[in-house]
Amino acid sequence: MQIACCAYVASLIAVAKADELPATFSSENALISYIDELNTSHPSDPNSVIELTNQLIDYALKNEWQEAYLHAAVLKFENLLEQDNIAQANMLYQNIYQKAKAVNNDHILYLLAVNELDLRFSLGEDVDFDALYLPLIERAKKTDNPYVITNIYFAIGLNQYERDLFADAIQSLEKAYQSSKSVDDTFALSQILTQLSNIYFDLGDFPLGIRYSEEALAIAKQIRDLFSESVILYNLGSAYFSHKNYETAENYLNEALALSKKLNDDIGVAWAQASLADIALENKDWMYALDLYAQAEQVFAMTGDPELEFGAIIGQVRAKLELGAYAEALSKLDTTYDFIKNTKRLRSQIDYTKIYAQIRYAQQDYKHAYDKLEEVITLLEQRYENEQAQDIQKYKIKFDTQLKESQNALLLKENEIQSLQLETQERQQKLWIIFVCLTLGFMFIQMWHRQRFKRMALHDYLTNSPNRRAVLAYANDCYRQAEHGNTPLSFGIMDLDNFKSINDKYGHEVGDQILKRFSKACQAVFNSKEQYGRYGGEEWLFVTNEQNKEAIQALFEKLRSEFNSTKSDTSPIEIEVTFSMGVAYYKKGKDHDINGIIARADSNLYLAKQQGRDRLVVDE
Ligand SMILES: Nc1nc2c(ncn2[C@@H]2O[C@H](COP(=O)(O)OP(=O)(O)OP(=O)(O)O)[C@@H](O)[C@H]2O)c(=O)[nH]1
Repeated sequence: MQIACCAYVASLIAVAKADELPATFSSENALISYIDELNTSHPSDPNSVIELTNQLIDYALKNEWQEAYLHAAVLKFENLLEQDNIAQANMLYQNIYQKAKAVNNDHILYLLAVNELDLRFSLGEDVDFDALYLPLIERAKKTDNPYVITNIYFAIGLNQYERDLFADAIQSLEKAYQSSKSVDDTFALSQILTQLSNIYFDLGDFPLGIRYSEEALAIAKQIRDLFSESVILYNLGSAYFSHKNYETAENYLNEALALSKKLNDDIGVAWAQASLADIALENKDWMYALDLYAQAEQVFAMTGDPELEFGAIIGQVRAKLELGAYAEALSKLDTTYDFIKNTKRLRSQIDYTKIYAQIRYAQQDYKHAYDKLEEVITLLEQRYENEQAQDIQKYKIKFDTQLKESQNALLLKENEIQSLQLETQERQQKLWIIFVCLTLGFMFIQMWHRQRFKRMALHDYLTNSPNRRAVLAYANDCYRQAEHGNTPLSFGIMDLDNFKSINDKYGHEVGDQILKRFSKACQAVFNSKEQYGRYGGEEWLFVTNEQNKEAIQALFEKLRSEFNSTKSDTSPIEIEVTFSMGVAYYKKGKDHDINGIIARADSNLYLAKQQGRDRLVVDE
């Protein structure tokens, strides 16, 4: 049993309403419009369309309307093809082609070209498919008419399918599917889905094949395309038969048979009968099988399809063998002798040789049976090799398709990943920038804090001058240098005079301002070699390399004058304040730390206070 394929569903154009033919047509154009209308109207079965086109052809010829004749003849040709009536279709094709070529009728030649592939293939001719369909592809690319695009890709897809170019066929049919979907051409959709399902059945993808078939069946029912419905029902029956689900197969095939009978579609009836006979053989219902095969054989003989005819005969031979009618079986088998001699189909040769051997064996003619079985083995080996090659091809196609799909999916994923990576990179960059900014900011803050703490640790918070710790550290450094070298070193202590009374009189804030003023003056007077700092409340220590009394006196005077001239930043009142200073020299060998020197300076300060303040007392 085989799926009803291309021969059954040759054309998408050949659809028509089996309406009554109008009595008259006002002009040739009116007739052409009527024929074109048939192409796009609801489909009917090829038989009805052929009947109608015969009348249209007569009408056109009577009126000598050449163009209208060509349109009607093409419609008839397409339906003959669809009916699998190849011999008649071919004759009509030649006739139309010559006439269209003579008048250079491009449209008619195009309609023929779309169907030419199918015709030539059905005739078993060696066809240069590329040469035939490349111009069609060019035409499809140039036009934006979805109906033309559908027709072309459908025709190409079918022919690729016939040549077992499954992957290419799927691609072409999917193009046809897209363009028919764009204009909701339901009739075309049903046909395309039917062919796609056939391909998937052939590729061994039973579930997908069933899905497409069921979709196609639903559409055919919806648009009341009884002919397509019968074909799809037949296909479903065949698919379930191949899957050894005989019960479901029989149901579908009986439905197909009933519909084909209703449509007077003899070929459809014969196909369904032959397939039901196959099931009857499986069910060991030999008589029923015999009857069905015999009916089918008659039709196949008429339509001139020797393969189908042979199939129906072999079926009968098998049934006769099972019934024990060996002589009848053998003479029936003999009727296929010429066909077997000419056919290149290994499958038919094997069927013939095998059943021949079986009959001889049943007749106990073991010699003949043995010889024939040896032939069968050789044929089977050949077929096995061919099928293996075909299987490899099929698996390769499946693999290639899956590979392409996974490559596409991979590409998509890669793109996704790349954009995600880009996003992540951007995000990371942003995070880095934020991180770096935060780190730098943090470091800056840390540094600032450290500086601040350092400052706070070594500076007096009120006057912003070096504090006691800072000036003592400096004093110690200078002392060590002086101890190891010959650098002179002196320490001086300065103290604001009567500061308590100022605080008492003007308040602490004013006192603070005076302290700041004094610090500013020190800052202005002491140079880089000298260091001063707030040693206590209103006491200041300074370190200098000077041990010259006049120089120290000059320093004191300078500071006094600076202090007097320095104005307070904020205090509204300027108060006359003096200070006293006591200075002691470092005496090498005698002083072992800074404490003695500071103590002596403090003593000198005390002396200065004693002597009336606002003065300097230096070591002698
Ligand atoms: N406004 C202000 N006063 C301070 C600060 N530190 C210490 N003093 C004050 O300085 C005064 C020091 O007074 P005393 O030690 O009695 O000496 P004096 O009044 O300066 O008298 P002589 O040193 O003898 O001239 C005290 O009243 C302290 O309160 C300060 O940071 N701000």
